[in-house]
Amino acid sequence: MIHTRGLRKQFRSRKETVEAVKGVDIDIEAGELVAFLGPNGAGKTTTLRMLTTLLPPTSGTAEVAGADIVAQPALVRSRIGYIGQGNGGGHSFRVLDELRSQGRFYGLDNAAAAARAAELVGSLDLTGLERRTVGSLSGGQRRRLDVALGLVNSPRLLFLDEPSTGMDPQNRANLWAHIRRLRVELGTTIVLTTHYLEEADAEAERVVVIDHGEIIADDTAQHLKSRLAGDRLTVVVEPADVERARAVLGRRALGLEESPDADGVAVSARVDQGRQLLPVVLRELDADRVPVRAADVRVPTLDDVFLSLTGRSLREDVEVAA
Ligand SMILES: Nc1ncnc2c1ncn2[C@@H]1O[C@H](COP(=O)(O)OP(=O)(O)OP(=O)(O)O)[C@@H](O)[C@H]1O
Repeated sequence: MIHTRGLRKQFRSRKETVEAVKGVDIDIEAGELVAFLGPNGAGKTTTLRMLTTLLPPTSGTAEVAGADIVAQPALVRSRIGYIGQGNGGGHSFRVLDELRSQGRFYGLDNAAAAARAAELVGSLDLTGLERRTVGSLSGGQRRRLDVALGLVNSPRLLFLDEPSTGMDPQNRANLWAHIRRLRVELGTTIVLTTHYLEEADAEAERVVVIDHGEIIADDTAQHLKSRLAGDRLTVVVEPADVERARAVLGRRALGLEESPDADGVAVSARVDQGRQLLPVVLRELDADRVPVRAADVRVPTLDDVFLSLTGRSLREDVEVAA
């Protein structure tokens, strides 16, 4: 559905040259749900804008929905939906008119445009809002209208640029329910960008981590977490038992660390399958007569993945909304 090779974008001004995207190679198959994750300025939006033909690449190639983004931009556009950051219709237009005129824009006749608009009003929970002006909608309603507008041409491939930024948790959950339904019912391929680590983790089956214009990881969230971060298993013991705890943990773990803890000394290590390993470690410590005061397993997040890849936290760069 998407195949890019060496896709690159450079912005030149008199003062400076910004290498926004430095050669992206990616293949996305039909039906995938892929999240581009990265800090501010990583190049996510620029990549999406090239794939949707809104920006010409400086070099490289991309085939999107079976058409070339440079040679056949109109064909690409007719086959995709794009929901940008905070776009949507004009403020003074009514919701239903906005949807109908989008349908006309894509070449539907009046009757077909009206039917499609009515269908989208139903499927995106916009019922009752048809006659309201766009400017009077709440943030969540507005974003659902944005999604509806992006779906008017029944695209096989949908791009969403930060679809849930600024939404409250309830509206976010609601939007995701719609996105999931699109996939299940229509098999739509979905490519989105997000700042929200938890969202990429829970919803995307494939996470593409972008930093400084380059893809630095591309896998399922689960694989990324186990391969690049690993679980952290911690046992808290008395100071006199630290060496024995280290010996037990050290048999199957990497990166042993110690830190003071209210109940003694916390000895922790990076492990595979921490939940399964914890009872084994506890039994071994018990057999060694080491009293364990507390124990836990912390499952890694995508932020730990980013940290292990770059030495920086994604959260430092990101304003995390509620
Ligand atoms: N029109 C432009 N002119 C000059 N520089 C630009 C332009 N658009 C983007 N950039 C720069 O390119 C880099 C990548 O920006 P981009 O918007 O693609 O990042 P992003 O990952 O989408 O960030 P965000 O999460 O903040 O939206 C940034 O350094 C940005 O300042």
